[in-house]
Amino acid sequence: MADSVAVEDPKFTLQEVLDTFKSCLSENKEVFLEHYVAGWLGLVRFMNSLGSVFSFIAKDAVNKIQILINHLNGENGAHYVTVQSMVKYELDNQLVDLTKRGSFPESGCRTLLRLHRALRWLELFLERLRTSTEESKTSVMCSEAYNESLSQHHAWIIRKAAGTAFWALPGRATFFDVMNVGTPEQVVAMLGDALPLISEVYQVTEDLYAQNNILDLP
Ligand SMILES: CCCCCCCCCCCCC/C=C/[C@@H](O)[C@H](COP(=O)(O)O)NC(=O)CCCCCCCCCCCCCCC
Repeated sequence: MADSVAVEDPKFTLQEVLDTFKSCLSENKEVFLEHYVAGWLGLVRFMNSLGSVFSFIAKDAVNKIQILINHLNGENGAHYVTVQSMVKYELDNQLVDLTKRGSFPESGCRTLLRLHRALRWLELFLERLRTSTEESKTSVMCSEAYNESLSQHHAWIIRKAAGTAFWALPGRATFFDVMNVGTPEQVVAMLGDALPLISEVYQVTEDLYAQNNILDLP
């Protein structure tokens, strides 16, 4: 994987991004970090194509993606092949701040947890989009999904900024166009195929974090 994050790509299609999440899970349900990160990079590209109001969100996501890429490409990269091996390696070697922020602000575990929580938002948002009608408002779907998930982990000021950005989201028709998947019916079908896969990646990660008691890392 390349060392740094490139966020421009004119030939974007959301299908490819969702396919990347498909390749995340191994046969025995381990999550490949390289594909997880690639999926997130695709999402960030998509978000950048929606306009600069989202750049503060994209920036934070890119920072976190970059931290994970650095782990993958670092000297201990072999331990970062799957999320399972990463969690085991970092916990066994006391490389994670468990109760308050300290020596390991860039642990793979806490960094991935932030993206993992955002994946829940994505799941809820895409499910709303899939079942929406022509009159549905993307800003409403987006903020409902956010309020049910990620917002619980954010300070007031971030919630406020996110809420403001949501109002700048393009309408449903434009949103579907930017996805570059085809007709609205094709988008809906694609979402129907992709959502169970995203849900599964989310659930496997959630269970792993719960088993290791690391769902609240600072
Ligand atoms: C397309 C609309 C995009 C809406 C995105 C909804 C999520 C809103 C998140 C607002 C985050 C604001 C930025 C700051 C976050 C950090 O404080 C916070 C905590 O980090 P820390 O513990 O290191 O301090 N960071 C986070 O929670 C991680 C946020 C990552 C957000 C990534 C969002 C990517 C969205 C991809 C959009 C793709 C849409 C595809 C739809 C077809």
